[in-house]
This record gives sequence, C-alpha cells and structure tokens, in this order.
Amino acid sequence: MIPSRLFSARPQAVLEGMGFWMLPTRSLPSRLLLRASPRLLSVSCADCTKHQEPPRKQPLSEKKLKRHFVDHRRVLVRGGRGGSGVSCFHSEPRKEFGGPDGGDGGNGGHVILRVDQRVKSLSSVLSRYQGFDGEDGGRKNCFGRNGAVLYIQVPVGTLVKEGNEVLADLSRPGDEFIAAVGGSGGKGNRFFLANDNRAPTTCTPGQPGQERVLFLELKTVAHAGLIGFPNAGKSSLLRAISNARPAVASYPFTTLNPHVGIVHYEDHQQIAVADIPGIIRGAHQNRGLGLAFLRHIERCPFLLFLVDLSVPEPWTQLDHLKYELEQYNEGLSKRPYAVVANKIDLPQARARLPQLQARLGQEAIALSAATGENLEELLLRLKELHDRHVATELEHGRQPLRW
Ligand SMILES: Nc1nc2c(ncn2[C@@H]2O[C@H](COP(=O)(O)OP(=O)(O)OP(=O)(O)O)[C@@H](O)[C@H]2O)c(=O)[nH]1
Ligand SMILES: [Mg+2]
Repeated sequence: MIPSRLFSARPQAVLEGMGFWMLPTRSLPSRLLLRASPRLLSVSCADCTKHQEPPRKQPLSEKKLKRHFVDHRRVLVRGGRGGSGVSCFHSEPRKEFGGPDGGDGGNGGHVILRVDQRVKSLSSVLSRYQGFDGEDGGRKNCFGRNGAVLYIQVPVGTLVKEGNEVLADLSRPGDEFIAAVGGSGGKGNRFFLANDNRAPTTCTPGQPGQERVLFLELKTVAHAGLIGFPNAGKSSLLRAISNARPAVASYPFTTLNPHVGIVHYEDHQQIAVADIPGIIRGAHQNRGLGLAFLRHIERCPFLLFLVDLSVPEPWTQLDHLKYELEQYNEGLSKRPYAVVANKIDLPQARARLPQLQARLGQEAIALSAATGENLEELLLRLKELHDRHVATELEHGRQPLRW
C-alpha cells in the first residue's frame, strides 16, 4: 500500500515529481503492475520502504531439507466423537402414534498410524490429530454415518510409546496401529423400545473418542550399519555401493541424519546399508553429536566398521568405536561385523595396511570409496553377512528382514 499522504494531492504528480515515471494505473496489465510496484515504491523515503513487499522465501535446497530430519515426535491423538442418538416418533396421516423412530448416532472415526515406505522421517507428523466425528442419528430410524478413519503416515521403523511402555513397533511396510479409538455412537429412542415401554423418549449422546499422548521414535531399519569416525568416508562409501546420495565433504559431521542406501545384486537380492553420523571418542559423554543417533543402527543385524587409513595409527579406531557402541548398548559391538579400511588410494594409507592387518589380527577389506578400488570384496562380504543373517533368522523361526 502506498501511504495515503502521498496521494493527498495528485498521486501521479507526486511520484512523477520524485523522478518516477508512471503509467496510468488502469492501463497497466495486472502482471506488470505487480512486478513494477516494489520498484516504484523503492524510494529513499523511510515511510515507503516499510511498505515494500517482503522478499520471497527461497525454496530449501536438498541438503538443507535433509537437515529437517526428525526422528522423534510427541503427538496428541484423539478419536472422533460418536454421533448422538435421536428421540422422535413416527408420524404420518392417519397413523398418529407410529412408535419411536429415532436412529442411532454413527461411531467416531479411529486415528490410525500406518507405515508408508515413501515417508522417510517423522517431520510430516503433526503434534495433534483429531479424528472425524460420527454423524447424529436422524428421524425414520436413520442411523448416523460413522466418522472416517484418519490415517497418519509414518516411516518404516517407527516405535510407538506411551510413557515408557512400548505399544507398537511398526517395522514393516503397511503395518498399522490404532492410535486412538473413536467414540461409540449414542442410541436413538427406537433402541429402547420394549414390551413394557412402547413409547420410550430416552436417547443417549455419543461417547468422546479415546485421547492419549504418544511418543513416536524412529529407528531406521537396515541390514548393515556403517560405523566410523567423522571423515572416514562412510557417506562416500554408501554413494559408491548404492543409489543413496548423502552429502560428502571434508569437514567432520557432514552427515547429521541417517541415510539408507540399497545395494542391488544380480540375483535381485537387495541389502540395505545405513550411513549414520560419525562417532568420536567420548561420544557416550555427549561429545560430538553424542550417541542418540545410534538408535538407528540398533536394528541392523550386522555392522561395517569403517577405518580411515589416512590417519596415524588407524588400528586404534576399531577399539574406540567398539567401546562407544558398548557404552550405548551392551552387546551392540558383538554383532557380526566386517572391518573396512578406506582411502587405500592414498600412498601413505596403503603403506599402513600391513600394519593394520597385523594389529587387528583379522582380515580388513582395504578399498577406496573415492576411486572404487576393491569394492567387489566388500559387496561379497556384505552378501555373506546377509546370507548368514537370513539363515540364522530362519533357524529361529523368525522372518528375516526383507527390503
Ligand atoms: N582420498 C580419498 N578420500 C576419500 C575417500 N573416501 C572419502 N574421502 C574423502 O574424505 C572426506 C570425508 O568423506 P565423507 O564421505 O563425507 O566422510 P563421512 O565418514 O561420511 O564423514 P561424516 O559424515 O562427517 O561423519 C571427503 O573429503 C571425501 O572426499 C577415499 O577413498 N579416498
Ligand atoms: Mg557422512
């Protein structure tokens, strides 16, 4: 809006007097007018500047969007209210006392959590949900319509808690959990018709829906978890072996959210690998990003420890990583694992390899995520670990994780 003070005499003359050229407003197409207005008003007058259009918000880049990853949420869910029953009597010409014909109210709609594979974080989950109410009953024994079910889409691996109690573990696509039950509909007076009461006037109101506060926690589901120090090359490796595109940069803690990449094999086997933020020494005392994000590898049946060969004494990394894992969850580091030594393309790194193998006392898969050298060995080992996991699960009568 142009301040009315400017328009007090002849608006066009005032603006022209200030050195602006202006078309008659009516002759301007609205498109032009919109585009021209901020420039016309961008005069040095302080009054005018505050009326400038606010700058448009830039769309977020993919990298920034990924930072909006949310892995826990507190949600208030309330089922829909049941519709009320109605009290009324049938009436038509020559049939004055037609009996009670008030219909029942419809039931309130449930609120249901449903796993959707396209949803990747809990960021789209709102803080409260109210289910749809049932319709009230009507005359002529008309029952009210039930409230529709309200679905909340959540990612695979969502844990539903109420207080400290775990209510559901939605770990498979299509899993559903009734978060709040809708209230039942009230009864119309027709329901109360009995031999000793031929003209009941009683009807009941609909019940309110269930209400509860749930805590949703996301635990990424994948076969293998990539564990390593910051800058070890975890994201680079995931990019090299899968179609995932996590950000890669030479500064620590480039990765702030877990990423899952799928490794495709020729026999159509798919193995999911999760890249999580880097762990540093003392992470269990909340150094670095702490250890809370390790919940994302809790469900990984096997691990890939990534050692950075470009730093001195790389063999100490494995002990530190295992120690931090144990601090978070006892027994986590004892899962089947493979050790991967990265950055073999660097000469000083290659020179450290024999010493690393000797110190670890076990085979380490030496490769370069940057050049793709020796990735096949890792892929074969990954498949081996996966096949062993499938066999163990089947042995115990459990269904192995399928992607
Ligand atoms: N020379 C060489 N550099 C590598 C290799 N792999 C990764 N890098 C470099 O190492 C740096 C860190 O790589 P990232 O993949 O971001 O490491 P990260 O482990 O995911 O790091 P965070 O996300 O911070 O934990 C980048 O500058 C990469 O280019 C490799 O095989 N050879
Ligand atoms: Mg990373």
